[in-house]
Amino acid sequence: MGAMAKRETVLKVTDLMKKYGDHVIVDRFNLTVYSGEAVALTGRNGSGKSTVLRCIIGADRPSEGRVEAFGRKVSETDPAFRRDVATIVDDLDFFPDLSVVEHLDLLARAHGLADPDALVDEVLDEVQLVPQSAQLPGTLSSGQRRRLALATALVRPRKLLVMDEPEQRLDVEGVAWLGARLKHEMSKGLAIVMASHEPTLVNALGARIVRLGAAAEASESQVEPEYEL
Ligand SMILES: Nc1ncnc2c1ncn2[C@@H]1O[C@H](COP(=O)(O)OP(=O)(O)OP(=O)(O)O)[C@@H](O)[C@H]1O
Repeated sequence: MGAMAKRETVLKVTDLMKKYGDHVIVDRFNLTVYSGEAVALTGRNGSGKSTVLRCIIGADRPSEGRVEAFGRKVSETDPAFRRDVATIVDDLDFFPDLSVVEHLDLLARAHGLADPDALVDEVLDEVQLVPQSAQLPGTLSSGQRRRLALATALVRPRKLLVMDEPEQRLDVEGVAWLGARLKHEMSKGLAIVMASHEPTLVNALGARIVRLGAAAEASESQVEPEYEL
């Protein structure tokens, strides 16, 4: 048996309720996520997956309830939160005038990594964007833009990774790579919360499935987390 990272509570969502106007989108949603595990939010279009993810990363505020990461209320302006939590929720927000490699460089430096150049090269190679490293985001294919979005989460520290449909537009090899890459990081303690419509990555990670939109969320808190390393 390899050394197992100590389990800690990474994320705790308590009675999250979100409404827009009078329309209740998410009703009393509870979720606890431990280090080393992956949770996949599933459910139909419009069931509230992205809404929950936005509340988790502090980009949206719950109407009621609490979201805590590492024992603190989430806040996207909290430097500690931003150091620990990497997000891939939208891959359209690139600087139009910064190349692929410049995006990664900027992020690695902003997060104060010791040897940004080596890490950026390594990640570029992993996401197979070496030939595109000097291109601007607007000239990339949609799958390549997705790979750049994934790369932005890999050139920085992270204890919790929050992703909205990460397998979107990735080719078969890309999904397989992502699954193996993340599974390896989970064995070292990374926690993952993602929205997904697609079973390949969910299965590759052995993710715990939490279904939104049905009465499922009310009983979720009673479900024992499963660990599989
Ligand atoms: N700012 C907003 N104002 C009003 N309604 C909103 C707002 N944001 C989201 N909604 C509504 O909330 C519901 C949940 O949206 P959300 O994007 O969370 O769903 P989802 O489960 O991620 O869907 P999909 O599978 O299509 O990605 C939808 O009906 C959406 O129209």
